[in-house]
Amino acid sequence: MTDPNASRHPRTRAQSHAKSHAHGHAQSREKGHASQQRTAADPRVVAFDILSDVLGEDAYVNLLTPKVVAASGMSARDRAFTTDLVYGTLRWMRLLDAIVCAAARRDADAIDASCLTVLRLGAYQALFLGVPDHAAVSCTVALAKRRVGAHAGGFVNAVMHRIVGRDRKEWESIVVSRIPKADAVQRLGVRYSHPDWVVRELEDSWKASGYADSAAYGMDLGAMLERDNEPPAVTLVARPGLITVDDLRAELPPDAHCEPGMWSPYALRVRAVAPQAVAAVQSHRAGVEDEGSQLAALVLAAAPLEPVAGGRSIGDASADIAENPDVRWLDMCAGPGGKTALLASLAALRGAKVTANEPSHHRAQLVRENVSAVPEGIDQVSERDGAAFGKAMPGAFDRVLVDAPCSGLGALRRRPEARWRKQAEDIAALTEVQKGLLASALRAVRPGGVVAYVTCSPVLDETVRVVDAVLADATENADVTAVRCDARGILKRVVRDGARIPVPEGSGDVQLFEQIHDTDQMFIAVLRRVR
Ligand SMILES: C[S@@+](CC[C@H](N)C(=O)[O-])C[C@H]1O[C@@H](n2cnc3c(N)ncnc32)[C@H](O)[C@@H]1O
Repeated sequence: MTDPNASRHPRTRAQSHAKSHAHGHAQSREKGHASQQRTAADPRVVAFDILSDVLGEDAYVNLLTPKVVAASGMSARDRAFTTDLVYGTLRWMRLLDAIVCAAARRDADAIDASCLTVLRLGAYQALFLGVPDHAAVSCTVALAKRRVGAHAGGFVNAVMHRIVGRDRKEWESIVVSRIPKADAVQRLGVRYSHPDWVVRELEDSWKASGYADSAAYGMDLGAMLERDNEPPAVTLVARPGLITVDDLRAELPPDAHCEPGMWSPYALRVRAVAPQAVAAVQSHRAGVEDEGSQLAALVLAAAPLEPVAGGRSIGDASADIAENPDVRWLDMCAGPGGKTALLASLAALRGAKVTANEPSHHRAQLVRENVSAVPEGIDQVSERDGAAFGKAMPGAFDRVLVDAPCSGLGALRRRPEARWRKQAEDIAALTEVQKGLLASALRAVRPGGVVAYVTCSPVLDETVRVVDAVLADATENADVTAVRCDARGILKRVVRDGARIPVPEGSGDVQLFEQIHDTDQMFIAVLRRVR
């Protein structure tokens, strides 16, 4: 049997899936509009259609799912069930594929792509959601007949009967035991449903981060991978100066579950709340923002500046500002604007203004919406290539945030499909962009000013190695010199009163981990331009 788990597998499957899915749609369209209306209300059919678009047409699950589910006319319970089916199946896809292949006694490539997705959904229901065996089998067979064709019923029925004959733990042992013991990475990758290269990247990042040296944090890569498969808490941010955490809490429905954030003084973690229905979120006085993202903005805003040695010497744009100004902030990669809105509300309280930049017009529009409640904290929203700022506006800013485009592998809880979509070879192109943006930021900031380089990825090539490379370049560069600041020390000072955020001994960059901080795996480095 070929490995159904090879890391390139999902993309290959996705491509073939697209064809098969298009065929499925054509078939259902032939049945006419009335039947579409009826099928749209079945959670399994809706989940199948969403998965087909995500896997076959590169749709974003977090954008597509709420839209399709809201338009389906389903009950709240069915909407929640559908969302769980979609996210859970995507998260656990590698393990599900291994189980389906073992039960089907054939390779994934030998199973029709639509049939495979039907079986993934069936296996997820039976083994992860506890749907009773008979319901899991009969609903999966019905789905196969509707979306694949009557001919698929017999095969799906046989495979599903084999799947429900064992529980999840038994299947896990069976499929993992078929992988040689020496291949620990593949074993973890299958058990916790991650591509092998992602397992390796996460392990390397963990080892390099410094936590592994502390007795308090044993190396448990399995625990880290498992966290990627758990739905994250919804975290709100009460934007300072616009609303307090207490007032935000008062705007939530009376039966809402909520608790203060673990780290950010502006965070409120909520459950059983539809954030878009909250008045403060609608008016952008509050927003949905992971605590790791909030901390990145807070670290930039709190990083100490130093006076310009000998007065300003570069860039006309800032020549008239006092010796240690703190009034012009740049958010170089701003879309959709979560961090911008927090920075702008802090800036407004301190008499500063943020220039927000986002080259994608659609995302720049989202930034404009997000900052609409705090116009006094915003200078402008521009749509340029961030790499151009260094030359166009040298030394113009006191603080710069580079929240760089990245692989997003630090937010797998939120974007389960990213692990199947990104490939190891995509990283090199990203790091070139990241280095260009950071180098540009170091030119755009004034001497004595600070740059926060942030990624929602723990991959070393996108994090410390980008900073190392750019610092080495800047040191060689005659007119720009920068040093690394103690981002860990700044982080400890910005967390809410009484919170002791775990960071490794010593000074340096911050790498947050889901299993330690319960945030996205955010990387934060702070650099100060010396001259
Ligand atoms: C990680 S996201 C930023 C998230 C945002 N800071 C927030 O908190 O909502 C990275 C952004 O960088 C933008 N981007 C991509 N290439 C860029 C470039 N050359 N210059 C500036 N921004 C870029 C992407 O469009 C994307 O919106």
